Amino acid sequence: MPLVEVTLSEGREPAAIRALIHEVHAAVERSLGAPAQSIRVIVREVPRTHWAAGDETLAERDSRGG
Ligand SMILES: O=C(O)C/C=C/C(=O)C(=O)O
Repeated sequence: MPLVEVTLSEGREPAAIRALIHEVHAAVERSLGAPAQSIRVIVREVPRTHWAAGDETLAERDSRGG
């Protein structure tokens, strides 16, 4: 059972996330030949206040216009 997990920061439109799921599913099906019903795609969204790069959260980066 192939399982692909994608971690994103919060803020994308639901339709964009749904499109991502579709594309990841299709890539796994095509590349591995896995049966469609066996494929799992999990998208996790992390609040931008809970994701830091270089000790600056993405929310802080947003605030300073970075
Ligand atoms: O685009 C996202 O969902 C996550 C972005 C992360 C960064 O920009 C970073 O880690 O620097």
